[in-house]
Amino acid sequence: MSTAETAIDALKAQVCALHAELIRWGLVAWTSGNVSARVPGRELMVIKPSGVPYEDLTPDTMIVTDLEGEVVDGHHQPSSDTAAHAYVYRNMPEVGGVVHTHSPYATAWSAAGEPIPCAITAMGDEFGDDIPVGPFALIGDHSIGEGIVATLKGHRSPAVLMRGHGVFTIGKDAKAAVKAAVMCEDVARTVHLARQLGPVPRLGQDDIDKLHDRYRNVYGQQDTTTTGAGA
Ligand SMILES: O=C(CO)[C@@H](O)[C@@H](O)COP(=O)(O)O
Repeated sequence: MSTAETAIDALKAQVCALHAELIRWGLVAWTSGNVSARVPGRELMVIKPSGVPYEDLTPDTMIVTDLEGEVVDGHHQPSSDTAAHAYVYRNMPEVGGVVHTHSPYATAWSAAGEPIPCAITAMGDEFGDDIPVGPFALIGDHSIGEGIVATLKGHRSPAVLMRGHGVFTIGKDAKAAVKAAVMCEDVARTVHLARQLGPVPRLGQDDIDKLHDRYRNVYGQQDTTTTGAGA
């Protein structure tokens, strides 16, 4: 087996395993979420098959596509969001992983079409800003990807609430994108609960900037293989 094939096999195993994290953190119902990873140095990505129950996913069921979303290797139909993920990889070269969920609290904010205000330190840390709302787009082609890129390019947040749909997150790799999806749901829930108690003020911009900088540059072990920091 070539080095490139070995690398793709490792990514298939990782992307497959990360779907279990979506279940573990309560981010998905039935088959309603997907994870992908860019194949470093290649115009390829690995993504899950469409509509296959998570318990039936194995590394061998993962699909390899090019960055136009055309299948290169795999025996199943790729995820319905393949074109959206591919669009993100084409237009955001720094992104190595993309995740989509319908996690309930964050999706409720997306249905309301309201950004989640940066009201708690955990949001300053991970998102460095409000979590923005992206445009409504139908599922199936690259339209969702266009909305993700238009909203997140130049934004600190690795998460976007696609209006009337759900959450898309990006990261330097697939694990970082899953982490952003976990944190997005956590803060969506907390800020929602806070709103039941009354108005929720946004943190001051200067404090948000300091929190975000500390989280990226000081927090944890500063070894991104072991720390949770960094997108
Ligand atoms: O958002 C949707 C449907 O609303 C899809 O992304 C979701 O059901 C997952 O679809 P796939 O199983 O990845 O094709």
